[in-house]
Amino acid sequence: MPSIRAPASRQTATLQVAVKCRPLTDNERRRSRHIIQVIDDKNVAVLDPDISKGYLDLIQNRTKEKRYSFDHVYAPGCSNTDVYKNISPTVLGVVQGLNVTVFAYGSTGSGKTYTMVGSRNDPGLMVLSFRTIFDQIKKDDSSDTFEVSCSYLEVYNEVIYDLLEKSSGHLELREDPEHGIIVAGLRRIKVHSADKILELLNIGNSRRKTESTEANATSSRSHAVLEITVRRKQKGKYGSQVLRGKLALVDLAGSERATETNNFGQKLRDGANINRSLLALANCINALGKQNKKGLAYVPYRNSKLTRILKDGLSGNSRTVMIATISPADDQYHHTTNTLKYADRAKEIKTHVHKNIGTIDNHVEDYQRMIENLQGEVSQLKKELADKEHQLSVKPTEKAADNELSWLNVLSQETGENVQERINLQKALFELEETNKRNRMELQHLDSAIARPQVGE
Ligand SMILES: Nc1ncnc2c1ncn2[C@@H]1O[C@H](COP(=O)(O)OP(=O)(O)OP(=O)(O)O)[C@@H](O)[C@H]1O
Repeated sequence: MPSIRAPASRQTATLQVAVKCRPLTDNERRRSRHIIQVIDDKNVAVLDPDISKGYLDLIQNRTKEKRYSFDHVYAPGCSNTDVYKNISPTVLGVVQGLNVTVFAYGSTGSGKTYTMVGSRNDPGLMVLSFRTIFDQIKKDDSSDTFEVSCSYLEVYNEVIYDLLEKSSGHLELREDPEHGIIVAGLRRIKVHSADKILELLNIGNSRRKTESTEANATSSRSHAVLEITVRRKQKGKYGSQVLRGKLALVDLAGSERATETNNFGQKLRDGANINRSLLALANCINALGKQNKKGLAYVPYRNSKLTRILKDGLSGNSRTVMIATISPADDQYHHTTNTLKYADRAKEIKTHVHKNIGTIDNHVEDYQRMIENLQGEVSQLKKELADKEHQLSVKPTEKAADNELSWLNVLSQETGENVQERINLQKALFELEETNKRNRMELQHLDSAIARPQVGE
């Protein structure tokens, strides 16, 4: 059975982080001040939104001005093509059997969809990527054959839907030793031209959940993932091998503050769900940043569907680009510095890249690697669970001396959070142990299949 295996040549790659500042919108031009100063193509400053500060504040360093450095910084005049020029070599790795992830991260209305999807005059990174992939395939003068396929999904209120199916049901995530996290039942359509993907992208976008909010007239209420897979069949002296590259292009829904949006009912609930999964993503970015600075730290991928889908892109086998989008308006200061804080941490994240080479072999190595990873996760979760239980049992006695009502409130809230977290951990543990059990059975199966004498031997 063909299997995609990791060859010995693994490379460590650092997450590429770029910041893109959009222009002020017509509305903002009337009421807001521009507080983003792009110093050069790698450095950006966010000016203090409070212009009343005087000379004394400045020399006493009481200004809220902040400076950051990134791999690339794009000023409001830059087009999506300018951004794409710097990521195109990474994206084209997909034709050589590499996995690539590009995701836009930023608050609502900061320009994520504009960057990923774009407009007719300024096509976004999704459109530019698949155009260059097909150009590259056309230019290839080897005898290799290529097969390109595409899928498009959205995560809305923690439920996964297929954007290429007219009335898609709820889809589930599964862990697969060969392909990592997969979405069971997701439609994957074979495509022969960039125009066909554009057509599918437009169909998918018309099905995507968007709403008009106070912050953005067409605000995306779901996270969307467009995945393009390139299978490259190479015929060599010793038979054929298959390279399988995967490009994931992600347009996240925007984080927002309920107080700023005036949302209520379903919109408010959507917002809370969006924030929850983005918080889960931010927590993973934090943990991964810490992991690379200080050694091992548990990365809570299982806290949301979004983070499970992005797991490979954040730490596994993928070259990854994060485009942090920001608005230049002074009333967005809080959002902007928050986005830049996470983008700054993401610079620490490392991934481990290798070509996906399919050989006529068995799955044993894939399963063994997966079991090792899951076992690591199980013992980390057990430790966290024990810590939480310990915290729960000591808190009441520690705080018994304090009789104030406010303490009771704090305690009941903390206990509630703690219990919820324990439930989540227990669920994750149970799920992991089930997956582990299934993998062991599969491994035994494979072992006995290998042990059986082959026909003709
Ligand atoms: N580079 C740009 N040039 C011109 N207009 C832009 C640019 N980037 C964003 N805009 C405009 O800003 C507005 C908000 O952009 P967009 O919808 O892409 O934000 P978003 O981050 O995807 O928001 P949400 O998270 O709410 O979906 C839109 O009107 C869009 O056309």
